[in-house]
Amino acid sequence: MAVYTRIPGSVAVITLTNPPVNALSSTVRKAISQTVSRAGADSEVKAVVLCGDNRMFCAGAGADIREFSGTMSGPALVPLIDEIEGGEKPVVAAIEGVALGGGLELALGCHYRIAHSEARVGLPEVTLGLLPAAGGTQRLPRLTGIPAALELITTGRHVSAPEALKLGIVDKVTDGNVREVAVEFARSIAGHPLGPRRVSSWPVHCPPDLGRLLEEALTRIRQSSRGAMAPVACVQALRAAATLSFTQGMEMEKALMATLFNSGQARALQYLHFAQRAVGKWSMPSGACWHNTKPRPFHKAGVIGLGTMGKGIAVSLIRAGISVIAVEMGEKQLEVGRKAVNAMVERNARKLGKAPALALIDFTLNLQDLCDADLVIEAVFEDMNLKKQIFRELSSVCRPSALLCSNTSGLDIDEIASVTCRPELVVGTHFFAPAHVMKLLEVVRGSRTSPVTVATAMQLGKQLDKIGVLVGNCSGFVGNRMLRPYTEQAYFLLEEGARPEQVDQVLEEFGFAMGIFKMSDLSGLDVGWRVRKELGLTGLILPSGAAPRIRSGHRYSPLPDILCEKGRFGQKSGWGWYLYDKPGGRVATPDPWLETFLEEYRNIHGIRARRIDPQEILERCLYSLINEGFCILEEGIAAMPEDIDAIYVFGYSWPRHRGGPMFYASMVGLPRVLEKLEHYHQAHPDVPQLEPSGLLRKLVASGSPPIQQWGQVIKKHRSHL
Ligand SMILES: CCCCCCC[C@H](O)CC(=O)SCCNC(=O)CCNC(=O)[C@H](O)C(C)(C)COP(=O)([O-])OP(=O)([O-])OC[C@H]1O[C@@H](n2cnc3c(N)ncnc32)[C@H](O)[C@@H]1OP(=O)([O-])[O-]
Repeated sequence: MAVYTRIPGSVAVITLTNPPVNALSSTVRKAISQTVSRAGADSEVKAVVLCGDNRMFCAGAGADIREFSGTMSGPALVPLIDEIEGGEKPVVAAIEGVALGGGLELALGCHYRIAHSEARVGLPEVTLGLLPAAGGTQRLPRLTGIPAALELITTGRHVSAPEALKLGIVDKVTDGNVREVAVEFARSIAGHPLGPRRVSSWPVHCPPDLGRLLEEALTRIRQSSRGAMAPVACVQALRAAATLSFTQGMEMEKALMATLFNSGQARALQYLHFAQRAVGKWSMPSGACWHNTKPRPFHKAGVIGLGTMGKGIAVSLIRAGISVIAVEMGEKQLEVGRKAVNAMVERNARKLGKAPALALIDFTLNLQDLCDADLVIEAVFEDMNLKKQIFRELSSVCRPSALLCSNTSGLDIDEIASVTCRPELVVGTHFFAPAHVMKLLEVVRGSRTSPVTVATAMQLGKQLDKIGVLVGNCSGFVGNRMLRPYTEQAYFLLEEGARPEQVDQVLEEFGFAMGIFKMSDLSGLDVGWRVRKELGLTGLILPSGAAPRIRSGHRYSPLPDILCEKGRFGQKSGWGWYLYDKPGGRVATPDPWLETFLEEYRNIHGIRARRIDPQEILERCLYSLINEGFCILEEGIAAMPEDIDAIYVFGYSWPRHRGGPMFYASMVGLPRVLEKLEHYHQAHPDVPQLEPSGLLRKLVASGSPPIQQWGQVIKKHRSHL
């Protein structure tokens, strides 16, 4: 609702009251409309202040975001804002906390905007698959000019109050009580002519190279968010602002919104918005969960190993103000690591305009120096024996309360914990490369990990500004376990006649920034090779005479192993699935050698190459990954589909506008996914990952409920297992 108060001496204050973020629900819109009319009708009132309760102006939405999925009711936001702007009495927006989306659009319809210095404003609709459709795309460029509006609306970036002042979005910034400052200001401008204060009547200042600017924006968008509709629509709306009248621009804004509103992309991005919040509300099978378990405080962390992962982890910790002691095994590695970490910290500080926090990090060769750390993150090679040796030592070196975390990407946490005297304090913290950039942290609980340990690891993620997702312990955990059938399908497709660039093209058209083969070249083919050797799938462990394309009775492709045996490790060696101009080169070109090699390989193994259409490539790669996701839900390794989707979007660059693999499956339709898996499994009975999971069958048998209701079916299904 909105509360109406008369301040002695001619000012009315309208306070939006809808906790937690004063979203513009239908009730709130109705109350604004009524209170604005009341102020208009009251002859004593000469000016109005619009503010939000609880130090928060308004986080937006013509309806709140949740209302978007239902039918909208109550007064529409656009005429309401027009009414405020067109009114005869000045309205001053007093902005505290945030003014986002519809909240900022409401403020843009006011005649003046005063913000607290710590407030933030922005039009983040694009991140929800929408555009600011209550006049945001037409009023903002009239205040800031096209280039700034283009950047803000297509990225959804939040802007601090001081920056908003520079850009012309707000008129005044104060450190004082915004409401009081706004009331005082409102008194002072009562009676001033309002014509010049109506932003809709302002001209849009266009740069002379408008066409080029918009084209460049579209190119950037196509590169960074391949296939996403909302940012493209934002550019179109801004083109309309620059070239049409305000009224025509508003019509264009409305038409574009209608297209986005009904798209699956908006649904996917809104689902993701809530999924991202839901994963923080973790729970364990024991009943322990985020609101009944307190994390332990931590101030000092150890990082073991300064390879790619260790360096990124150390930088993340320092950035969060946690002091770090970094350990390497040899003088040379320590020196190289020290230089690299210091340079990264300095670069990062320069970007933020802060002093580098180099005093927060110490480097040592001695594990004993970790004796007073509150937690230690081991980030050495994926070698179980090495990890066990380190954890054994940590167990005696570290203080009894210290958390021992392993940055393993898939090794058994219970086996690592078994060599320590404190398995309840051992937890997996799986970071993603580069660890100071990627948002995801998979927190892996072993069978003996205590709730407090989980709570502390999840809190660590929060403090590092990551999205922590709690998962169970199994080979590859959630992310890498699901990746295995996906990459295997890609290799099988090559065996059957596809080329790497063909598979990559299909995946890139789906929305991935990089196809699986380009991605493997970037991360290094040797990483997976080492894991497969450790699993006994390739290398010397294999008995001589073993069938090259079968492991444990199932189909196996030795293609990536053969490439590694030939020294083709990807970008770092200058060749892998593609050819690069030099070792470390970035531009991938198809390699004629590989084409010949694949032909010979097929001849040796008696495989007749066939033409494989893009739909089969997409379905086999994605549905096998999704099927594994269902198995993971069935086993309770992930608690809910939102966990899997957050992992894939924030750790594996799954296109955001597709919502994540499980959401995508729900959009395709579970019966179709099931039917296709059955079809491909029939064609490839030696690939067990194509056999539809029991949970998928159950969901289809239960009428394929919407993803938000899978939880009930999952619970029942698990209790029957
Ligand atoms: C033709 C049709 C015309 C249509 C007109 C279109 C109008 C407009 O252009 C569309 C919009 O405004 S689109 C909207 C554009 N606006 C945005 O995209 C803003 C998105 N929100 C944010 O960026 C962050 O939530 C804040 C920065 C507001 C707070 O961050 P923080 O301090 O880290 O806290 P937190 O944990 O994140 O949230 C706390 C609680 O608030 C909840 N909630 C949040 N926003 C909500 C909303 N708008 N609504 C409802 N609820 C919202 C959130 O779920 C959570 O609830 P829970 O029950 O406790 O789990």
